[in-house]
Amino acid sequence: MSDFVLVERPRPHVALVTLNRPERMNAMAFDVMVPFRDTLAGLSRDNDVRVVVVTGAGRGFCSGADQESPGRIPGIDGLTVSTIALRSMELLDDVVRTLRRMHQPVIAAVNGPAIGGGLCLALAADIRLAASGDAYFRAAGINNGLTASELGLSYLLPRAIGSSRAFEIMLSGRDVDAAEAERVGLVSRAVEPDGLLDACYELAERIVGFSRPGVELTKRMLWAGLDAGSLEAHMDHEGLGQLFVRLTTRNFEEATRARRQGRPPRFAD
Ligand SMILES: C/C=C/C(=O)SCCNC(=O)CCNC(=O)[C@H](O)C(C)(C)COP(=O)(O)OP(=O)(O)OC[C@H]1O[C@@H](n2cnc3c(N)ncnc32)[C@H](O)[C@@H]1OP(=O)(O)O
Repeated sequence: MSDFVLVERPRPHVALVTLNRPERMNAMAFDVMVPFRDTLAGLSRDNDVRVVVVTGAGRGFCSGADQESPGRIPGIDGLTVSTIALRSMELLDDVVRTLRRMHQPVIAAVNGPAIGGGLCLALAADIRLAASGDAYFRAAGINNGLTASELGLSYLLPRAIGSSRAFEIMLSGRDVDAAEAERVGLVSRAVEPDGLLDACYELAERIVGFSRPGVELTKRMLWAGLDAGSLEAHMDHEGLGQLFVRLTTRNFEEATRARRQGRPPRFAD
């Protein structure tokens, strides 16, 4: 479908989906995210697939919004800048939604940095395993002069690790390494990088051995239990806040420039 998204079947009934833009640390360019979302939706409908593992090619899991070549989303010709921004946010929200709605359990094999939207992707998976020493997490919207509350993060992170830690991590923009991620429950296990995929497959094979409706309904009920409010409504609120800061400041441009120049960003607003 796209060279940016690879699909393999490493074990019976197990699909491995790899974000494949290693030179950009698998940033969320639209021409990566559209096939990623469509691939996931297709696998969800594939009755032969009982577990999906998601990972990143190369050194990164996913480096969040693409700051170099974000690409274009389909069907935006003739729209205003504000509407294009809205559609962009909706597309990325849709990726999170698609992950959440998959029939099958999704295991994130976090092989390297999961930054900004990349952290959101990991959190939208049902289970997370991380490569010790290589994986780390950052709620990077805040580092970019935006909000860290995007793509469900302010909904998903407190539910995963509790509100005290979520507030601290989202407001500090600091890195959380794999060891800490395991300790605070952001991932269920940190494993040696070489054994990461095998650990995911081992877990997947266990799940494949159980009743399909038993597994699907357990997943659904776990999420239903966590959904005290509604993720849909929450993402709408988050998206509006993020768009407001994105469109009314030049902070993201400054953060991109600063990263290219290897200096800390200076936000005017
Ligand atoms: C709605 C969603 C919003 C968000 O997601 S906001 C978050 C936006 N993302 C970020 O702020 C992350 C920015 N990137 C970084 O902080 C670092 O990078 C990493 C932690 C991901 C990795 O650091 P290191 O291991 O030192 O690698 P490297 O040399 O910085 O990056 C390798 C190559 O990957 C490109 N790259 C990294 N992140 C992005 C990105 N987000 N968009 C586009 N390209 C990216 C770089 O430029 C470089 O490329 P070259 O080798 O050509 O210099």
